Amino acid sequence: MHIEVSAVPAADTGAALWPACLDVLAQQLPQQQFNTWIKPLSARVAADQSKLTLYVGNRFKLDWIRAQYGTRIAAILESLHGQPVHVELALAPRVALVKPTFSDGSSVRDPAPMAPPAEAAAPAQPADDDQSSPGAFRNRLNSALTFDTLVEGSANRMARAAALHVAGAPGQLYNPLFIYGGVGLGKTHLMHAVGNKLLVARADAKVLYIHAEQFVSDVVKAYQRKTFDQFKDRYHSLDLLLIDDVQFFANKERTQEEFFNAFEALLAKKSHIVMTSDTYPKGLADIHERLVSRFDSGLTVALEPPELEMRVAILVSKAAAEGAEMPEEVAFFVAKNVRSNVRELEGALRKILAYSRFNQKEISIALAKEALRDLLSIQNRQISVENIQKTVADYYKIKVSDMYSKKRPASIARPRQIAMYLAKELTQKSLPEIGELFGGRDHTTVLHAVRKIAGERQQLTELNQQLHVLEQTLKG
Ligand SMILES: Nc1ncnc2c1ncn2[C@@H]1O[C@H](COP(=O)(O)OP(=O)(O)OP(=O)(O)O)[C@@H](O)[C@H]1O
Repeated sequence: MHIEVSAVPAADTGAALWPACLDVLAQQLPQQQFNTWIKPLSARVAADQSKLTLYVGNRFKLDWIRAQYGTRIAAILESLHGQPVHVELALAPRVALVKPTFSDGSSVRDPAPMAPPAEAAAPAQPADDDQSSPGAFRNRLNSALTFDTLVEGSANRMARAAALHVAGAPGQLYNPLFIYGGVGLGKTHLMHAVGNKLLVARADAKVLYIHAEQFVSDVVKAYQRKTFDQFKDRYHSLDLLLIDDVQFFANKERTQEEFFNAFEALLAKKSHIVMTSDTYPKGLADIHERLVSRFDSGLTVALEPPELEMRVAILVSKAAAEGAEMPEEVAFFVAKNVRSNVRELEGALRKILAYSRFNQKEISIALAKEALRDLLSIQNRQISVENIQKTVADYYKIKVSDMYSKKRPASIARPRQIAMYLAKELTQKSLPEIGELFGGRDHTTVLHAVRKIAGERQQLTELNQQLHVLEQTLKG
């Protein structure tokens, strides 16, 4: 794994190691993943700095973090510290005293419900007691995400115009507003901008921003605590509901039912609903048709990856917001090299600004090249099939040799199929070439694996997330 960091000086490693690791993780992971799983962790570094213990709220989260992020965290720490750091995960003492039953970390004192919703086993966001205290109402808006700080371009023009309209006249046109697009393109930003703008005009408006995973978690809690009345009071009374990443509702039957009820109640009283997703409504897998057709019944708009000029404008405006001036030629250089999404642009900018401040040098193309050298070299680096095999084997804790072996148990065959899929996705190799590198397998075997994993990826959120982590790891 290649990590874009420079070593933390040994003298301050102890105190700085985890914050430095957090910085790298914040750059590498989608914001939602980072905020949900990584940010809440607290860490203790051993006196000789050979071990770092991470404290986690409950057993479920502990297993999840170990499986999803353990290897990555260890690799980052090693690269920061210059030598291996043993990573240990432990239950935070406070929570270790109770026995968590549900994934949101809450414990159950009543006898367990007869048939908990399947959602109870799903990874949900950390517990939050908002709904058990109806008096307190947090809208969860980030006041920094406004229309003023959102750069306009052809990639977001239509979505921005629709969002502005909704913020100015909620409950009228474009209800629901469904915004979709790839990672880091500004979906969440746009949603917050709608909420913030409405609150400027109507300070008493009941606005709630919520990630779909948190909604799932709230449904589980309401079920568990038998507080559906409170749940309904809370959701059905809103003027504006902003709900992020609704693809997370896939296969969550009870959540879909409750969301359907909330949806109907809100539309009936002319409250507005804004939703985001990584795909358009009909592309959503495992969500009931009646819900999908409602998602599509207002206005559906896409956010596209920003074009070159927009990327330049974003860099210049974000640098200015940080009190720095980025010459246009430098912005062009960066924008030409960082193309995928705005979050990556922000990461590149952060590195350049830090490099410039640290070395007390003006921002120039030479400085940008220096600050981004890892990133630029990664782009030129070819991902090899061998690297994919090693990374996937590490991730699923099997031997690299199992990638070429004839063994067939599912615990080996599946990672092997995943590695074949990634080899097809991320390299230029043909199916027969890939088959050859996987122990001389026939190209039809590779084709079968590629199709199977591609199909399942659409259906299974967990697999999709694992593939996402593997892709990010391989791309650096
Ligand atoms: N047009 C834009 N102008 C300024 N900043 C932007 C723009 N688009 C996105 N950003 C910034 O890029 C970052 C990523 O955006 P955001 O979190 O909204 O993406 P997203 O589409 O919700 O991605 P994900 O699905 O991964 O959560 C944020 O810091 C956001 O403020």
